[in-house]
Amino acid sequence: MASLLTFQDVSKVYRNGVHGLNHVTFSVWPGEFVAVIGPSGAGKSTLLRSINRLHNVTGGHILIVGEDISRARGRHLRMLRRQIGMIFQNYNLVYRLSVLQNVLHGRLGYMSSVQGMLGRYCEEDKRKAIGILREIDMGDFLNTRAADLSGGQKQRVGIARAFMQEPQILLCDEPIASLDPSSAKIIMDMIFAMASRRRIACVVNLHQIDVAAAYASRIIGLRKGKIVFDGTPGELTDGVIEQIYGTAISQLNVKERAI
Ligand SMILES: Nc1ncnc2c1ncn2[C@@H]1O[C@H](COP(=O)(O)OP(=O)(O)OP(=O)(O)O)[C@@H](O)[C@H]1O
Repeated sequence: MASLLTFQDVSKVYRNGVHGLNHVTFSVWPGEFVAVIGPSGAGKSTLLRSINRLHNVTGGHILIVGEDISRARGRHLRMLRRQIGMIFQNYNLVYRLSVLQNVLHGRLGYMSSVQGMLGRYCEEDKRKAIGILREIDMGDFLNTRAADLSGGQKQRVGIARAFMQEPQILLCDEPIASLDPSSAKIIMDMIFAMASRRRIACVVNLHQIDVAAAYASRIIGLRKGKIVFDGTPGELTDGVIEQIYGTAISQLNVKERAI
């Protein structure tokens, strides 16, 4: 079985000299649900955003289904990006557009720029979008403006858009950080169920250790841009948590300990 995502000795040094990532190596396999945890500034966002080239890395290689996205350009980059869905903390929706139109944006990577600008989606895409919106209980909101939704509903639209893209790997950058605890649980349950059903691998940045342990099949702990732990939730002992966060468990704030 081939890996879906591979980091080979990846480093990212920002212009100010800060090391966002420092010689990071790991692979993600089909069906895995990987949570990335670590203290503020550990490099979680840098790691996730390097994968789809929202950031360019300064060393090493990132492979998507065996192809080097860190060096890809033009059409090749566009083709590799189709394999990578993304869910953002702040949803990244187009608020003046409807729920359905936002979800259809998941197909933009498959269309010519003219088709995309004119919003010319085929009937099959529309049927698919409606199906996914029903799957996440948003079938009654197809024509609602995204601006008029609650935070939890906005994130459901973000999820639907990501799955509409039919990626092989899904990146979630703090997907529940802006939500109240009950919406956060619904969103995590949905991401987990939809990804499992489709066997899409997920890499999810999380601040909450408990949430990471509850959903992930594997946890990567980052500290100062380096991987200091890569194992199962069962292996995440108090000692390991203290090593990742560099502080005693009792000193971690409530946000980091629980949803
Ligand atoms: N554009 C940038 N320019 C310079 N330094 C940056 C930039 N973005 C991030 N950094 C630095 O890189 C390091 C890693 O930041 P990153 O945002 O990836 O951490 P994080 O683990 O996602 O943090 P948080 O949990 O607070 O979101 C930090 O020291 C940060 O200050």
